[in-house]
Amino acid sequence: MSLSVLMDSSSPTILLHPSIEPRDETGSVLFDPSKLQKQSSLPSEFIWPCGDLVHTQEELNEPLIDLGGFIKGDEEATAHAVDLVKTACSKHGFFQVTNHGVDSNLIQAAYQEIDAVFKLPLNKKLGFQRKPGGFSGYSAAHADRFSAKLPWKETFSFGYQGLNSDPSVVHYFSSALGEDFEHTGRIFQKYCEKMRELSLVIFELLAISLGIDRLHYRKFFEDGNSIMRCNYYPPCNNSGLTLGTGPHSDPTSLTILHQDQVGGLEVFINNKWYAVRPRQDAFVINIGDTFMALCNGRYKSCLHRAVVNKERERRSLVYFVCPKEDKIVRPPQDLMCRSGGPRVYPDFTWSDLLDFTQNHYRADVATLQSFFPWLLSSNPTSNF
Ligand SMILES: C=C1C[C@]23C[C@H]1CC[C@H]2[C@]1(C)CCC[C@@](C)(C(=O)O)[C@H]1[C@@H]3C(=O)O
Ligand SMILES: O=C(O)CCC(=O)C(=O)O
Ligand SMILES: [Fe+2]
Repeated sequence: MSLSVLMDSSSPTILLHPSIEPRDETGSVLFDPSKLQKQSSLPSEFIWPCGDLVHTQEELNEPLIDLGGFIKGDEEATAHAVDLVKTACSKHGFFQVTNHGVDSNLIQAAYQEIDAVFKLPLNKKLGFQRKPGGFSGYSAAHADRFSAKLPWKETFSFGYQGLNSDPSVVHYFSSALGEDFEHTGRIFQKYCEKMRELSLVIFELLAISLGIDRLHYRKFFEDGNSIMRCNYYPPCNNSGLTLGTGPHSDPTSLTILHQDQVGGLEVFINNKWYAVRPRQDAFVINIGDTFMALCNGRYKSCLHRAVVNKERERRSLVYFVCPKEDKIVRPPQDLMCRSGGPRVYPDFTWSDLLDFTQNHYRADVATLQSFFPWLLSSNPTSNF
């Protein structure tokens, strides 16, 4: 038996691993996704509790919002979109958008480029593995961070700042993956630019729907540092026993997700799981915990997960919008005046919540609820 200290759930724990080889330099088990897929049995690290595995066949009836009219400034279309956003976000925080202005060729190119990254041999991918405490880079099942309830996925993530046509994504790909990936970097640079533009459009829609200054959230997020995450879910012989992404709400502010045609994204509403139908021409939008705090809980950040498929691999492209790290997350004054209600959450910064989810707590159903006591104990002067 070898002893290693790994972070798991809400607090660091000391865990004993049986000596399965190979391991990485931290002593964590190193899973090779291409070998795992061929195995008939599932390593116990990937088995999730029965309660998280409840199966569903029901589809979510989330609104499909045509953004075309709103983007053009059409009043009637805007009023309709605002109504749909308000209802969806008050109930569960999920909706899909079409006519979003992102070229379908760019989306397809992003999938094609990221497929090439995930298809690299494991030793190459480990060359740009996520570093402890950071979020950029490759991860195989997050096995370097957690020792149980491992997600059946590989991920590749990087940050995007988006200020003054900064080519940081191209640089990240060339420096981390090598010059051969400069083209991939260009595609993802473009993809992130488009995601940023779309997010700012959606922030205007959210502000109008909350009855506050239309530009408030747009301005708040204009200098944000977002996270792009590409997910690859290999087929799994034991798909009923594991999850691709476990139940969680996004700690970030707004998520813009594209899923391929396989399907697997599910949302938990009123005690039931609902599948989100894959639509090639649409992005799934959902409210994250940080936006829930920015609107004093008026809009919900809802529990969701990704299930895996027995026969088919699945991919998703996820853009997480985050505020600039040291900006104070606090609902706007006009929202507080209108609602007259008390503050639901204390002030915090995205930098604190990011640190919490990367170094102290695995994002799940209770991230915010666990974050505030942690924050207040480390910074007792935080405002309400
Ligand atoms: C700040 C973040 C933590 C996670 C990556 C970004 C945005 C979403 C978070 C995550 C996807 C929520 C589910 C659990 C998680 C561990 C995962 O399965 O990938 C989360 C991310 C993470 O900590 O890597
Ligand atoms: O892959 C998916 O459909 C969902 C992934 C997700 O929820 C996440 O990365 O936060
Ligand atoms: Fe998520």
